Amino acid sequence: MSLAFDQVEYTYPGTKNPVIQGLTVEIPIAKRTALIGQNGCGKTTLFLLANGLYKPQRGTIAWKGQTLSYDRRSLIELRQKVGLVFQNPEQQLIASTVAEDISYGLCNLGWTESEIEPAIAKSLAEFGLTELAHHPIHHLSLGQKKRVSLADVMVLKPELLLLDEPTAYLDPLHTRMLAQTLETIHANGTTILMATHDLEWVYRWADWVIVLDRGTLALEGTPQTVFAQKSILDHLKLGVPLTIDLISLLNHLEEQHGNHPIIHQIRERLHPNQP
Ligand SMILES: Nc1ncnc2c1ncn2[C@@H]1O[C@H](COP(=O)(O)OP(=O)(O)OP(=O)(O)O)[C@@H](O)[C@H]1O
Repeated sequence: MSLAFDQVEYTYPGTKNPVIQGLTVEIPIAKRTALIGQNGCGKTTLFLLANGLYKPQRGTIAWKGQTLSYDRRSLIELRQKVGLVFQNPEQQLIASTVAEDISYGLCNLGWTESEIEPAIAKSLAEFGLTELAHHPIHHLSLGQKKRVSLADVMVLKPELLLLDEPTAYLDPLHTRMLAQTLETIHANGTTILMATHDLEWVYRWADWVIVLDRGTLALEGTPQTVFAQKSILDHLKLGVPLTIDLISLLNHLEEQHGNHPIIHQIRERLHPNQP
């Protein structure tokens, strides 16, 4: 296991009710895990707990079996291993140019300039940002800012990447580009946990799904097993991906009319794991 929450409770200061309530869940190592749940169920809060920005009032969070410590040094180490990409890049980007922003985390880790420079050049190339290296951050499009946010985190080579709704506001082309980038990141050995409302993406991309409901674990499992729980997901007002409904319709058609070539063609288009 990479990260494990054990009976975690978190209440925002000045509020009465916990938004994370007795949450016990583990993020499986080396998988692509999707975190889903209604608006306000606690996904972002879970991420902020996961990389130590918030500290639970009850319960424990452990990274590779070791309970988190909240002193400055431990947090810097944790945030190198557990990288968080915020939903809104404005919360992430702090420097004035792209290259400076990517260098920020490495400076914090105490890298020297001669170590930082090649790492930045590599990162700029990997994320298609070389031409934008010296551009002011505030001139970038949202899609470009999201790419810089991801580069900021990936330059630290985290073992676990937390992505908070990374496809929000991306057009189809940039969503596909993100999917390819994430494939490379995952293939290079990084565990990914992504919060998203896009159930089609979850069905095609994830190999593990965690469903949160009002700060507690409602369901977890492979996309196939989780999305088979249609009545629970309907009750949680999440529903299931359209693809699942279409597949059951195709199964029904096949039973009645045999394996027609068009059914075969539609099945190919619906094939999972290819966002
Ligand atoms: N700083 C804060 N102070 C008080 N309450 C907060 C704060 N931030 C979030 N909350 C509340 O905590 C709950 C969980 O919010 P959170 O942002 O974690 O949910 P989420 O699942 O990420 O939502 P979404 O899908 O809309 O992004 C919500 O009820 C929210 O209003």
